[in-house]
Amino acid sequence: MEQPIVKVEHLSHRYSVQWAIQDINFEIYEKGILGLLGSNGAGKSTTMNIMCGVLNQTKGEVYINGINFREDPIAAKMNIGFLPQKPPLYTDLTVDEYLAYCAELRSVEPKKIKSAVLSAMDKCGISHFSKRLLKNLSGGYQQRVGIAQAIIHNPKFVVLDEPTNGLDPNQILEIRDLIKEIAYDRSVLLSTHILSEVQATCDHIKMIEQGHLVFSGTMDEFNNYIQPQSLLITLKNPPSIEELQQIQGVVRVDSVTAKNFRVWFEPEEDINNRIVNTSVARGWMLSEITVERSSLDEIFARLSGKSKLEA
Ligand SMILES: Nc1ncnc2c1ncn2[C@@H]1O[C@H](COP(=O)(O)OP(=O)(O)OP(=O)(O)O)[C@@H](O)[C@H]1O
Repeated sequence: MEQPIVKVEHLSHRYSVQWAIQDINFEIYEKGILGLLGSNGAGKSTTMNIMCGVLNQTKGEVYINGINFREDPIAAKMNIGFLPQKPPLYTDLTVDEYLAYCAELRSVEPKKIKSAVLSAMDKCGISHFSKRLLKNLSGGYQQRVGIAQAIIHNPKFVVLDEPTNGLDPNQILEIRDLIKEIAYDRSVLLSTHILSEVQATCDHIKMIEQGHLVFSGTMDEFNNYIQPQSLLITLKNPPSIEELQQIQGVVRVDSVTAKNFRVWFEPEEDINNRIVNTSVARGWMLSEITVERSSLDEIFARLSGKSKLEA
C-alpha cells in the first residue's frame, strides 16, 4: 500500500500536569488541503507544533514520509514547510535576500538556492517585489512571502497556521487561491477558526476538541454530519396542514406563509419523492422543495458538544 505523507500514532502531549492532546491518530495520503478545526485551546497548535518538530511530544510518534520524527528530525523536517501564525519575517531584508536565507536554513544546496528562490517567488506571485524590503510590503504580500519560505525547499507537506488572519477580504481571496495552487502537488494542513474558510478551501477536515480527534473525513462528510430533518416546500394549491401531516414519514408540519411549509420528517425516510408524488396525485402544485441542511456552525457546535460528553 502507498506510504502516507503523514502518520500520527497515539500522539499525546502534557504541559506540566495538564494533557493538551490525548491519543490522536491519523494518516494523510492525499494531496490537497486538509482543514484542522477546533475551538480555542482545543489542541491544534500543540498538534501542529509537534508535527513540525517545534515541540517534543510526551507520547506517541509522528512519521513524515515514512521518517520517524524522533529518530531523524533533520530528514523529517526536509519534507515539511511551516508558516506559523506570526510569519517569521526579517523585515530589514529584501524579499530575495530573505528567501535565500530561508533556503540556506532549509539545507538547499548552495548552487540550487538561486533557482529555488526564483521558483518560490514565481509560485507566490512576488517576483516583481524581489528587491523590496519586507517591511515595505502590505500584509497580504508579507503573507505571500511567508508562504514562499514554507515551500522554498519543495516539501511534500506544508502546515499553515491561520494564514489569512488579519488580512482584508481581497487579500484573503488571493491567499486562498495561492494555497489552492500550492496544494496542487502537495498536502497542505491549514488551521483556522473561520468555518467559511474551511468550506471555501478544504477537501478534508479533521477536528480536535479538548485534546481529542472528534471528526476526520471529507468536506462532504462534514457537511452531512447532521442528517437533515426538515424540508421547505412551496405549494401553489396547498391542502390543510393536517393533510400534509398524514404523509408517511412526516413528523410535523409548520406553516411559514400561506403557501410555504416547513416539513419535519423521520431520518432515513425518502420523503422528497413521497411529497412530490403526493403533490402530483392531489394537485397541490408543488413549485419548490429544499432540504434544510445544518450550517457549519451547527455541525461545529454538535462536534464540540460530542467531545464534552466523551470527556
Ligand atoms: N506552553 C504551554 N504551557 C501550558 N499549557 C499550554 C501551553 N500551550 C498550550 N497550553 C494549553 O494546552 C491546551 C491546548 O492549547 P493549543 O494552543 O494547542 O490549542 P489551540 O487549539 O491551538 O488553541 P488556539 O486556537 O486558541 O490557538 C490549552 O488548554 C492551552 O491552554
